[in-house]
Amino acid sequence: MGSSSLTTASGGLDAERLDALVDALAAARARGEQLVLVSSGAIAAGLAPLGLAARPEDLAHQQAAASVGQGLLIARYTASFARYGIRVGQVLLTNDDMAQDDRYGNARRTLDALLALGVLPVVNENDTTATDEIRFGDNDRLAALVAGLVRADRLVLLSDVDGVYDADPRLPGSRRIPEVRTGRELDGLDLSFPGSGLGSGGMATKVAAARTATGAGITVRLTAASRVADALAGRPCGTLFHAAAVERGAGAGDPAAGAGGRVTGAEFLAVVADVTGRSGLSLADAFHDIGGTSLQAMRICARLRRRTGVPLLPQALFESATLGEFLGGLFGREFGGGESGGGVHGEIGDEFGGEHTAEYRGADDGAHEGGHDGAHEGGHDGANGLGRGRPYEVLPEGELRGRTPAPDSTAGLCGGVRRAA
Ligand SMILES: Nc1ncnc2c1ncn2[C@@H]1O[C@H](COP(=O)(O)OP(=O)(O)O)[C@@H](O)[C@H]1O
Ligand SMILES: N[C@@H](CCC(=O)OP(=O)(O)O)C(=O)O
Repeated sequence: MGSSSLTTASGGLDAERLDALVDALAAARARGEQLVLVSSGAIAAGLAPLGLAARPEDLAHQQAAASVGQGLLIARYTASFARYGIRVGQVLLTNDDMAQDDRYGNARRTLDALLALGVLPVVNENDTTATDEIRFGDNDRLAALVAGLVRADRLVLLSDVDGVYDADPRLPGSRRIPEVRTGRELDGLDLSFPGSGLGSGGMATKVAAARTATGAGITVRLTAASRVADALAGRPCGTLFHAAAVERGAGAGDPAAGAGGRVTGAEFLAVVADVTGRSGLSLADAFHDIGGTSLQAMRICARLRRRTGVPLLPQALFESATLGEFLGGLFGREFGGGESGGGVHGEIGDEFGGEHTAEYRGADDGAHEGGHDGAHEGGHDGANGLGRGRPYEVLPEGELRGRTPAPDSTAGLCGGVRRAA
């Protein structure tokens, strides 16, 4: 939820609009959805109480405003959700929480625990301590990363405009783009028209966030805050960004992919060796034990995705007991054993438009390699089964053989519960 949709024109929280958002979220909860709300508004909410006429330019005053405003924001959400008997929990994150593995795992466990307890987490950036260098800045990116963190089925981005437009949305004749299937569809589009001035990101950051999330297999609906009920109910509105398609076997992969979009165990090990600088690796090694970092995990996944077309979760490298187990997850149940592997098969569907064969993976392939965004962008292990390494036995000769998952091996997967961020 963007700042522009939560505040009045003169600054200060718009209680009516906040209540309307809460009404829609409560209705979705009543339908059985698990929800995480990522909400901006701390700085905007702090302006009026501090007598500031506009969003301050300098960081210190933004932080001061956020310090005052975040308390007001969470108090307002707490009161509003209490109308439905829903308890909220405040979660303030920094970039480091997303970039460092131990902190990432910690944040995930906290959110999982809150959800398991029936609490609705309300997430924002920890604005008062984040510096310019490490800030998420806009909450669209934070929302995409949180969607990956909680392994959401879908992400709804809310703003003051009903989707991406082909021209300045304030001008008559500009048209909403209802659906985006590939990143290329938005090439050349102007996303820089001025917004409300209350938010920080504008449309460009929302589209970037949509790319991050769809690259991780999460469907994104970008719409106006006033359409939140429609968006959560799966009714057409705004702009729908289809989740990245999963590779459908040889020939359907990235045109630039080698070996028909497949990767063998040896090739996979070569990528890991190249990225980590470690030699003599085997599929029985654990990524964590060889000293792998989240940045390296991100690079490995970006390379594998370019080759196979499969969006992968960097954290799955850490969560898999061995590199072989990770590779087994990559190839899913089609992995036939042996290092040459089989094709990657799978389908991603979503409740908005059924199943899709669209490819969106080109959107940010490689774009984030070496940057932060890709590090933890993944997070959809429920629908496509690719998020975590599936349990596979590693035979002495380095072959993989599938085995029946232990009863608890799906713990933490989304299962039948839908999650939206
Ligand atoms: N191509 C575009 N399509 C739709 N909106 C656009 C486009 N380019 C720029 N915008 C602007 O982006 C604004 C939304 O971003 P922002 O003001 O940061 O809001 P929020 O607080 O919701 O993040 C809209 O008000 C709109 O004017
Ligand atoms: N985290 C801060 C700033 C985030 C922000 O403005 O984001 P957005 O409204 O998405 O452009 C806040 O709550 O005010």
